[in-house]
Amino acid sequence: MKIGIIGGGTWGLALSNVLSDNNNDVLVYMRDDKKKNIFNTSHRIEKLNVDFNDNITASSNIEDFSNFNYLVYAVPTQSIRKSLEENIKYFKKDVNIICVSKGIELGTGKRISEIFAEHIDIDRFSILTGPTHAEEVSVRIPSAIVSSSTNPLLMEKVQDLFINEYFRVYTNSDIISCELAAATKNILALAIGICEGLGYGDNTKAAVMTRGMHEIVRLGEFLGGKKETFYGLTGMGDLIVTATSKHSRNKRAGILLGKGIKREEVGNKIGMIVEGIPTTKACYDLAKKYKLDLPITSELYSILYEGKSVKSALENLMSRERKEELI
Ligand SMILES: NC(=O)C1=CN([C@@H]2O[C@H](COP(=O)(O)OP(=O)(O)OC[C@H]3O[C@@H](n4cnc5c(N)ncnc54)[C@H](OP(=O)(O)O)[C@@H]3O)[C@@H](O)[C@H]2O)C=CC1
Ligand SMILES: O=C(CO)COP(=O)(O)O
Repeated sequence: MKIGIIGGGTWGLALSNVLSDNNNDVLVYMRDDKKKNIFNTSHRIEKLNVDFNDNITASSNIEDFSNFNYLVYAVPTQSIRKSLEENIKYFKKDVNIICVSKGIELGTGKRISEIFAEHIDIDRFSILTGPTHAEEVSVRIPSAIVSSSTNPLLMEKVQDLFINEYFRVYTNSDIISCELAAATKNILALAIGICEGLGYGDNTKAAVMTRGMHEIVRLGEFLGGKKETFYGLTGMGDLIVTATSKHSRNKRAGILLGKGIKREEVGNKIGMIVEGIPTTKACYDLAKKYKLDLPITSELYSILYEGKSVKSALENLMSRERKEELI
């Protein structure tokens, strides 16, 4: 089969290798002509030390994607709406989309599937999410991921397209939790990075991870997701990998924040998308709107957007009213 990937960053390209290993021809949309030319001549990108398969090519012409039945969307969450508005007219009317981005839209508080639902039949939409860093998947390190959709047939088709001996794909029809867990674990990875940057120890990180899990489950259940999904690959699994891996952009950004670097500078220093930053604001806005208690998210919001010091945010969390653990 021929499959298109919209967005030639690290994750889009790592997945192009998986699809190509599974005997598909892959065309990747790179909007930047220079990057496209470098990829087509070298089969490499600057950000990953990987030789990509020969049957992966790149195009900077979106019209080249008009005949695909399956498109993987791998652009940063905050760019999805604009990208869709500009490009949907070029795609087949009955195209199936597999989105692999992780985040909540600023301004609307929408999950990614809710943005796509404004443009396509939601039964043609699916996501792929789990503990999978591009740096490892692209060199075929065994990994597990989850395919989710409101359409069981599409969910299984996506499982079928991606599964192989190093990439194990599960299915889970609880798309609300899969999306929310994927987005909110990045908030916690930032917070855990901050603890590391401040020089705090493993005790602090374990506490933030566990209390943070409690917090994102509360948000997820309120928004209609199932608690159990948060304890699977898309929640606990992805939280573990993002909060502990040297590859994590969010954790690395958190370490910089913990060392006193401001939000505006952190993005430039990482050089890749740090989804947790806008998602923190989007979730903070949701918490305000629905009067939800999300203490870690709120303190992180104050650090990122109100200039609060990381130390005083931590002090606030430690001096909250005493309470029972599981309430
Ligand atoms: N990296 C990883 O390990 C994983 C990432 N993800 C998620 O995947 C998504 C993408 O992340 P990642 O690949 O790491 O990010 P990168 O920062 O590596 O790349 C983002 C890519 O998106 C492109 N892009 C941005 N806006 C548009 C647009 N409007 N149209 C087309 N292309 C666009 C950029 O193009 P340009 O170069 O021209 O700016 C760039 O190539 C994020 O939501 C991330 O959370 C999920 C799992 C793993
Ligand atoms: O979602 C990811 C791994 O599953 C990638 O996380 P980072 O964006 O923090 O690197």
